[in-house]
Amino acid sequence: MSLHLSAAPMSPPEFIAALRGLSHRYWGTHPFHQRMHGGELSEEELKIWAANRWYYQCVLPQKDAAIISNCPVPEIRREWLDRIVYHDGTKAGDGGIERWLRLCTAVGLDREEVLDQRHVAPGVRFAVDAYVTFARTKPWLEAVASGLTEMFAGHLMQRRVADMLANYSWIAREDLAYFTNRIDKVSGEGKGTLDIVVRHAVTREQQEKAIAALSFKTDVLWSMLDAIERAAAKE
Ligand SMILES: O=C(O)c1cc(C(=O)O)c2c(n1)C(=O)C(=O)c1cc(C(=O)O)[nH]c1-2
Repeated sequence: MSLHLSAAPMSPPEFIAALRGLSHRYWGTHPFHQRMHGGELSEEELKIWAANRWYYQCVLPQKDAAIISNCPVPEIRREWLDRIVYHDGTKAGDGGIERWLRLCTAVGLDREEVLDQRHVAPGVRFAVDAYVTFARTKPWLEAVASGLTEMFAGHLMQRRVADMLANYSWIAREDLAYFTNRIDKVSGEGKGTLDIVVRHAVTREQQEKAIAALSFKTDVLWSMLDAIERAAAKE
């Protein structure tokens, strides 16, 4: 992407439109997700998906901790801390990570084979690790902007809950607590995160870098599903 470093900053509506304009790169349209939503995945393919996405769920708190460790702004750190608690919970057996494990067992995986990551495909590990490295090495604002896929996630997760209940008879609504809970959390289409990015990306360069960060993140997610699709095809 070319950076217009000396150009005037975009107005907030223009900047937001440029960020939203990346929606076509979001993993909602990936062929694997389309097959999942269409009820075309076998039991085995769903297992591969859940066990691989586990790796993403596992590292999210480390990614968020990296953002906090790079951020000198107390109110951002305070707000961001909530994400770590959301995934890790306040005690063992609590939190988003545990809700993902519940989904894993609902699709027929043993906890042990999820926890020991035996099913995690190399491409998934590379993509997810790249996301964490991005958060560790880039300025905090770019790392926050990379999380703006949240703008697109709420709608997709709502469809996912409906489509999974309709198409996979062995999955019950309670098994999808991970998603129903997360939908509430990102309601407002990531407005909190978008507000931070719009408020703090004030130069054209910062805005361009935020857009590039979101683009990078759509590539991370897309690559994860490419690797999952390939791993599932071998089953
Ligand atoms: O199910 C989905 O499609 C989906 C997508 C994304 C996303 O767009 O990154 C996240 C989630 N779920 C999610 O549950 C979640 O906790 C989450 C955290 C983040 C992030 O980048 O910090 N993305 C996502």
